Amino acid sequence: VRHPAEPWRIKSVEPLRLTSPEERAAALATAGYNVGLLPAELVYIDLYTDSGTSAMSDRQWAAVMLGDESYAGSRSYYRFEAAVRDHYGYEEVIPTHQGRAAESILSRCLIRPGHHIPGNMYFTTTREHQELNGGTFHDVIVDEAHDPAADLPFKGNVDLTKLQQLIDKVGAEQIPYVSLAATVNMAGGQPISLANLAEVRELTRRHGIPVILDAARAVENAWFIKQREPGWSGRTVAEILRKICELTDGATMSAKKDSFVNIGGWLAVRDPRLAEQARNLVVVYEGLHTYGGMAGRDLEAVAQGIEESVQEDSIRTRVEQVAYLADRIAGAGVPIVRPVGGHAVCLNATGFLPYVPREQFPAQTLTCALYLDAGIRSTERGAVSAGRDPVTGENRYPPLELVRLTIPRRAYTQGHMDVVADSVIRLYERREELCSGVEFTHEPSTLRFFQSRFRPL
Ligand SMILES: Cc1ncc(COP(=O)(O)O)c(/C=N/[C@@H](Cc2ccccc2)C(=O)O)c1O
Repeated sequence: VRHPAEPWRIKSVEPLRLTSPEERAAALATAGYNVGLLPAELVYIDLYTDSGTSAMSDRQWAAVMLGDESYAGSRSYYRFEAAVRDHYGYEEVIPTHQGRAAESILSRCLIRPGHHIPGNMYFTTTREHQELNGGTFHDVIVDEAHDPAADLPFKGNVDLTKLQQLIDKVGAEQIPYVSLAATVNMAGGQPISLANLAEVRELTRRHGIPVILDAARAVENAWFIKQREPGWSGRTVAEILRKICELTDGATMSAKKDSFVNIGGWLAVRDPRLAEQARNLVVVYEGLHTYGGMAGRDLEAVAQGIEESVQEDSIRTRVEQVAYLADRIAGAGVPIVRPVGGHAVCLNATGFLPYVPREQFPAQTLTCALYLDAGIRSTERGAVSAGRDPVTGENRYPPLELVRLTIPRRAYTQGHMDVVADSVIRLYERREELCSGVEFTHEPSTLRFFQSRFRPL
């Protein structure tokens, strides 16, 4: 796989520094063996997240200068609203400062204690807000999504039998909405097909259950539909994105992903009554409903970012850079999640470190080894992220124990991808030496992944 030639050239750069092994060892110990607690200054290649870490374009920076900071009804709000309406197709557009704020407001509007929310695999903040409002999340994704080696084109698909069984079990009136992610982050950035989305839409319509999309990486999902789903190769990404949204009743959006911005998000729905309920909560938690926790300049950057995100060369080269990294890593025999997702290469940590028992958190252990080896920050997407069962308090050990190499958009070059590939391959060749893991020294009760601290065993 060749590294794509990007449809842009670099106009501004930010210096990076490679620390020494001694510096990194000291920094990691200070950070409690949690790379998320490292100062960014001590990270060389930061693959912690694609959220808010992308490079904005010159047109986005120019738009920032045009930000209208009027408190109510700013020009920038109307430009933001028009961009969401044009490309995602929802009428009622409500700004929030980022995705989890939209998830919080949606959950507060729709979920009551005792409710059940089916979805295609969990996402940490999405499930957290569903649970905080008394709901129970039920995973109705196809079984193959939990198998890192299952190389299927749409592992983000819903298993309609699982969905129907939940409806039969709890009753449609106990299901406020079906929560669908495009793409499915925790499965490795796996897309849902339009055919499956249409079947979910049809099934839920029969029971009067709304479908709410998590659109964070829906442009990447649209790209995969164009590449993999029969009948769509001739359509533009923009047309396919509209089609995805048409099959849903609303969406939460972290614009920090597809739309390239450093901060921003929105909640969009079709139902004006739900929209007014959400706007009332936005005023309480985010700021007036025409800025929702963003400055006017942020609203402008999101609007411009949406326009850029659906350009064919932009999304193609974004996904192809990830494929390049995956190809180099897999070519050396390293076990990764198949097929490769849109935003990340996911290492199968149980396959990579077979001698580290699940109770010693192999994925967490591998993120530490990658940082020590080459100053690369990656993301634990395994038992630490999965947290504890809210009822039993026991650790959840999901089948997927992954280390996510999450690629920011328009930020790193082929040289950086090669440094990452070389480091992963070097570690894989030494994997027999990595035979003990880590244990908690500090474990927060909520979303422990971000603030946990560990010590090596
Ligand atoms: C599918 C989906 N839906 C909603 C949100 C929330 O959106 P927001 O509140 O962050 O804007 C996210 C955030 N995803 C970040 C979070 C993260 C994880 C580990 C390290 C750093 C950051 C990530 O997976 O990288 C998401 O992926």
